[in-house]
Amino acid sequence: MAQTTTITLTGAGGQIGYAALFRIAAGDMLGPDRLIALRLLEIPQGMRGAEGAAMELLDCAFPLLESVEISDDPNVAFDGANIALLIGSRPRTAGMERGDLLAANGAIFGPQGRAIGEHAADDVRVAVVGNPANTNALIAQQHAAGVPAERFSALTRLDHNRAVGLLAAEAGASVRAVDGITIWGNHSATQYPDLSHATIDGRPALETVDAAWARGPYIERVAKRGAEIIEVRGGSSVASAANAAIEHVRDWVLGTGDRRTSAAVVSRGEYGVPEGLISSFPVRSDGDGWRVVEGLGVDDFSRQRIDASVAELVAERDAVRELGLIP
Ligand SMILES: NC(=O)C1=CN([C@@H]2O[C@H](COP(=O)(O)OP(=O)(O)OC[C@H]3O[C@@H](n4cnc5c(N)ncnc54)[C@H](O)[C@@H]3O)[C@@H](O)[C@H]2O)C=CC1
Ligand SMILES: O=C([O-])CC(=O)C(=O)O
Repeated sequence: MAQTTTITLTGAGGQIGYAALFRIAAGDMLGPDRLIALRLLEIPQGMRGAEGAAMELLDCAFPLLESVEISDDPNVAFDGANIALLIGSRPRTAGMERGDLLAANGAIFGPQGRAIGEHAADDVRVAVVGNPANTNALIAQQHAAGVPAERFSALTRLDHNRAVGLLAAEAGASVRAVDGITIWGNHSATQYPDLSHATIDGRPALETVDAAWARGPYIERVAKRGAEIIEVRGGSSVASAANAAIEHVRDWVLGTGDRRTSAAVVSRGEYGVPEGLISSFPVRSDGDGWRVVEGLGVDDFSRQRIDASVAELVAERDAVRELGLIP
């Protein structure tokens, strides 16, 4: 009998939730051998959307899907969760100051973190998608008493995938040929997509593409791709974000093999990033957890870019600390 994995997904009535749920239930995230129990968390206004998605999931008759439960209570939704995908968050609206946004999200991710600490399974792993993802993950992690910090991560896989796709397009290469890209820092416009150690078909990427492009327009394009999509589509990235969340969890649970990817994980001081911050690093997973790839050379240019994004994370952490959202 295959084992059942309980997956709690928040924001299930929203766009990314809708794009992710059907692929998760089809086995794209955990493979063809694991049965899935879905727990959908929404706020009261989002319940109808989540109910509709649950009805359509039933209508798909996915063989791997054991059950779907919907709740607006985090204590119920995270009960027994092995994997928690925190997608629902409070988006920034017109006239909202940064402090207002952080406070509104603190009111979501604090209680959710606490509920995870109290009710989730012993092996729970948490991936935060909702923005500002790194700091929301930090808030949740700080409230999840008893859950090891390394079980929390935030998504920079969409940035990573964007960086791979845009490099491959520039080089006229297949995305399969690209390896060794790193996204450093925050999932924001300060992030640093780093090609210093990237390869295309095993050759240094910087021998194929122009170094001035790699350290100028490319960084801007990757870091501002979310805004570019909003401008062109008239709405923020949805399918690519859902895909990235699925790939992030799949690699975390099933392992990356030798390939590297990027994820925001709790720093243990690697590459000079202050301990405890949830910052994006080059990572691999052996299936048990993310491992930061250490020992990569960091030149002056990279150092400055990493430090600038990490400084933004420090400022966000200090702001939520001042608001009393974390100790
Ligand atoms: N990290 C990343 O790479 C990316 C992150 N995002 C972020 O993902 C988040 C979701 O995006 P969309 O699905 O497009 O937004 P959406 O607005 O379509 O859906 C969000 C859903 O979350 C629900 N929600 C709000 N507060 C909640 C709570 N406390 N508990 C449970 N559910 C709650 C809302 O009712 C809504 O149904 C946003 O914060 C967005 O900025 C989007 C793209 C990429
Ligand atoms: O930019 C946004 O609003 C959504 C997002 O996080 C992204 O697309 O990377």
